Amino acid sequence: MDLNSTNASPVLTDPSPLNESRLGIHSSLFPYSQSGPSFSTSVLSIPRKKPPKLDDGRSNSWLEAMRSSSPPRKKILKEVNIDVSSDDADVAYLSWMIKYPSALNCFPQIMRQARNKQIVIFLDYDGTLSPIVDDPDRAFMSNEMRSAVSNVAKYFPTAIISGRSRDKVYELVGLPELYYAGSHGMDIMLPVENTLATDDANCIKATDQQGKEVNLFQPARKFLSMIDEVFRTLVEKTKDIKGAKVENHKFCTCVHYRNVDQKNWSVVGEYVVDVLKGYPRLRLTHGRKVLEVRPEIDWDKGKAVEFLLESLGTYVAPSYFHVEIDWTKEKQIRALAYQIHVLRGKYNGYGILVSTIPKESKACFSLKDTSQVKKFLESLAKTREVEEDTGERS
Ligand SMILES: O=P(O)(O)OC[C@H]1O[C@H](O[C@H]2O[C@H](CO)[C@@H](O)[C@H](O)[C@H]2O)[C@H](O)[C@@H](O)[C@@H]1O
Repeated sequence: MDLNSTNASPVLTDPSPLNESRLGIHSSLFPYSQSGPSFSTSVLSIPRKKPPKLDDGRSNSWLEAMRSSSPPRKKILKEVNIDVSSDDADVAYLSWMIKYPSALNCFPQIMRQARNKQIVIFLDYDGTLSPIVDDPDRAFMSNEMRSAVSNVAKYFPTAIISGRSRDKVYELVGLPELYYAGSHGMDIMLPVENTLATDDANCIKATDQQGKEVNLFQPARKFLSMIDEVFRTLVEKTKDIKGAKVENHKFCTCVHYRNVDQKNWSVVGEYVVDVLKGYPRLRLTHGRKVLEVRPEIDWDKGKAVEFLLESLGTYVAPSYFHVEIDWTKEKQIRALAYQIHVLRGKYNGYGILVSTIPKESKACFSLKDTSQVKKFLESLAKTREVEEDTGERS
């Protein structure tokens, strides 16, 4: 497989000239060859229009961005000129998987590559451990998923890195044996013995849900009252918009418009943009039918991954898997930074995108949905259990 060829993209063109280094793995890991299965070229070459930035000052740019956030499956397939029959959808997905192979299909190769390394698992919550649902307060993970996560954590350090507040995501996951980073990585809880940066002004002492002493690393501490103020203003502003929901994630806040009538999306966007005019140190990003307001600091989920790897003492020979639903925008930039580390031999990381639809990404592998995430976690735990039983690894 020619990893440098941008023509290999099944749906969207990746402008990166560094595909192999972007993937951070040897091409032999890939199950398909360039001369392998052939797919319709109309599927292969039409790039999807990039959603405009929310905060670029152009009128209505935020509305366009809101519309293109999580477009329905049918719309995406139309954009790449595919008649929307389920067979075609499957072909589109399969061709996309040439570039983003299934982490399940590649599992043996992935494990070979990670041999003799300390595997660390980073998991997103929404859309990764729990399916996307209309009501964010009802995004529960199944007991089967909980036990898969708990089981994998017996063998590998496992962290949840979510856009939600740390407390909320802990409440939803409920596994004390994991590490948690909330507010898009801006709120990290660590055991005292693992914290490297104790003299950092952003690091404070606290107790966890079990009353154990821990350290909190909170690089956006000084934004706490500003975020709270913005949260309250947004609640007030949007209170008459049916379906709008504002969440306070402590170091960031967000406005959901999934349940707002589409004709009112512009009003939601206008209100948020308007409120933010008074806060030049905050920025606006968008996720799945959600506008997210966060501090303009050089910190994100990617930085949190690096921070955790180093703090947990896995710095020397880690191999990490970061399973995430949204490898987009700034997360892509950070993902690219991971690959630079990989080239330097520092980390051996695999970004895994969870998506049911073809999507441009900086991830290395894909999983289709939460049930495949569960299978992947079960396979990881099973492999290590067998290795321990057979004495291959003590
Ligand atoms: O970084 P993440 O952990 O993926 O957080 C992103 C947002 O996730 C949640 O919203 C998303 O899931 C909801 C429940 O399925 C869904 O209703 C919503 O439309 C999605 O955007 C969470 O509620 C947000 O606060 C996070 O920003």
